[in-house]
Amino acid sequence: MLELPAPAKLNLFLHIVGRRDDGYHNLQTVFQFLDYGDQLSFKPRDDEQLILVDKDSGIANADNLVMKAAKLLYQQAKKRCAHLPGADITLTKRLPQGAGLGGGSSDAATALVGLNYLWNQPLTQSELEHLGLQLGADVPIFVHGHSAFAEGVGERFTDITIDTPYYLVVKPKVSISTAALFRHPALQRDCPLLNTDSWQQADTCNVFEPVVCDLYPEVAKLRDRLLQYAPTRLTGSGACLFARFDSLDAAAQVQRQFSELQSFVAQGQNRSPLIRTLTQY
Ligand SMILES: C[C@](O)(CO)[C@H](O)COP(=O)(O)OP(=O)(O)OC[C@H]1O[C@@H](n2ccc(N)nc2=O)[C@H](O)[C@@H]1O
Ligand SMILES: Nc1ncnc2c1ncn2[C@@H]1O[C@H](COP(=O)(O)OP(=O)(O)OP(=O)(O)O)[C@@H](O)[C@H]1O
Repeated sequence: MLELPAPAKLNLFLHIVGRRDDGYHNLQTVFQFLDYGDQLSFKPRDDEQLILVDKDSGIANADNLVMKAAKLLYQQAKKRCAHLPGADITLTKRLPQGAGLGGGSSDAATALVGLNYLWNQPLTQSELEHLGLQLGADVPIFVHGHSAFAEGVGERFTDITIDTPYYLVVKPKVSISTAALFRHPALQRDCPLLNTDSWQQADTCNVFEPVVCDLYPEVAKLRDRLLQYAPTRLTGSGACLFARFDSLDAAAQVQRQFSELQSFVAQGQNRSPLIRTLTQY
């Protein structure tokens, strides 16, 4: 049995620098992983069936990105391998949805990486990243597995090594549609271009934050409360906010002030827990 984490990501900043003809936006963002997330286990089967066991997510199996990823990889791997053993894939869901933490994308990436490993690596890591992009713009970073300055739609990476503070992540009681937010007319789409060396000195932001705070006043209120304790920002297209702390104790202490909301404390990671765990197998 193979057990692999599907960690959350944060966007430490998120700028839009242009729009493509197909409507997708060109971004500049920094991705960092957290040591907190979902879990997938893979138990090989005697036949070629891929079965998803998911008691937590509330998503129909056919719509689950885990199944979409498994089927997509199967089609590609089948071109190179005559026999592919099936698997029972169990998903343990911890990450909230519509949160900006990339939970569904991370599950999809872990399914790609896990099944590719079970099938003796018919695809390279770079091929898996390309395949992941068909499932969602956030999937490639989870396959990639290292914190990165990302460009394009979020699939072109320059690896970086950054501080690994503790984050208190809090989910306001709203769920946000990424597609709807990307269409919002008030979104800033002309951020100045940064490069890998300059972003840490630059005045960065998450362009979704003012739009989300306007649409959902409870997010603005929560941000103001968190800001009393620590620097705070929105991740992805929201709705989660993350506050940055130097110690686990400090983050855990502030977490107690937000007991009415879903929250967790986690440490930033430069190497993804997924890739770290896989190298131990
Ligand atoms: C906001 C982020 O989470 C930041 O990491 C991602 O950009 C979103 O990634 P994701 O949820 O995997 O997004 P996808 O499932 O590929 O796309 C959802 C919708 O968001 C819009 N979209 C997404 C990514 C992007 N660079 N430009 C876009 O305009 C598209 O309209 C798309 O239909
Ligand atoms: N395994 C899964 N886990 C979570 N969502 C899934 C999954 N499979 C399909 N989905 C669908 O994908 C949508 C986006 O999920 P996800 O958790 O990646 O979004 P998110 O937290 O808003 O992250 P981001 O905006 O950063 O991509 C959900 O609304 C859900 O309907």
